[in-house]
Amino acid sequence: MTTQPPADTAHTQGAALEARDLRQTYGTLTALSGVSLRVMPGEVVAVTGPSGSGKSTLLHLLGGLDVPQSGEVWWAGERVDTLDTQVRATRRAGRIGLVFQHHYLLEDLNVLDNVLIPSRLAGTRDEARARDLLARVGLGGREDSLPGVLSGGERQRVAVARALAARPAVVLADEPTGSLDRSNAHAVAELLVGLARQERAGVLLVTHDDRLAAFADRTLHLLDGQFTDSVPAFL
Ligand SMILES: Nc1ncnc2c1ncn2[C@@H]1O[C@H](COP(=O)(O)OP(=O)(O)OP(=O)(O)O)[C@@H](O)[C@H]1O
Repeated sequence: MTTQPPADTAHTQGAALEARDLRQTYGTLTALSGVSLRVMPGEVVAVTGPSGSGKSTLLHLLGGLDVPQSGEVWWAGERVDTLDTQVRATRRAGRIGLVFQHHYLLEDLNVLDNVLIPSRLAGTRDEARARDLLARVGLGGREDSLPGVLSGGERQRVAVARALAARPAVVLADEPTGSLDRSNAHAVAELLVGLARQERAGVLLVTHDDRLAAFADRTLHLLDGQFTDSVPAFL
């Protein structure tokens, strides 16, 4: 069972990401029932669970792509589930990095411009940082390439650089290595986790893959919309 925070306390000081008592239903189906978690700066947390346990629903709520029926989502000390959709989108660009199984690079923008997308949306465009991140993921010199000429592993490394470009508080990663072969998966996981730790960004990894979860500082297990862990879900 999930340990719930007291209802009347403020959010956790310094948390990169915090969710409190999230509930989400679709018709009569309860997808999440009372999920709380927090991720501190530089901390890597994995969420695992069987198909249908609520992982995607949770990630959508944590990323502010959906709002919960009840409960709270906080990014770097600001409650965001109550914000207007447009305001939340701008906040997301600056505070949340997203990495998915598919890279979602824009095919007609070069690598550098893809990496610059979040910081442009957040109003903090920083080309030197984008170039630095590309060098750190091993793609220095490929700034002008179009995504179509890159390998699958290279494209996912661009996605990692893009996720960190706007100096987010937290990176949400949904099966970020799911489309890669074993050695590329290991390399991308190492880069994502290593860079995030260097940058003091939190990471929340959703995965079926125990090899990826092994990169995390701790793992939370979702089952039928609840964490099975008795304490670590919140404390
Ligand atoms: N938009 C929706 N409308 C109706 N039911 C939904 C919707 N989204 C999710 N569900 C249901 O909510 C439950 C949790 O789904 P969710 O996609 O969060 O699980 P998951 O753990 O991510 O699964 P998977 O690993 O297969 O992607 C499932 O029973 C699913 O069918």
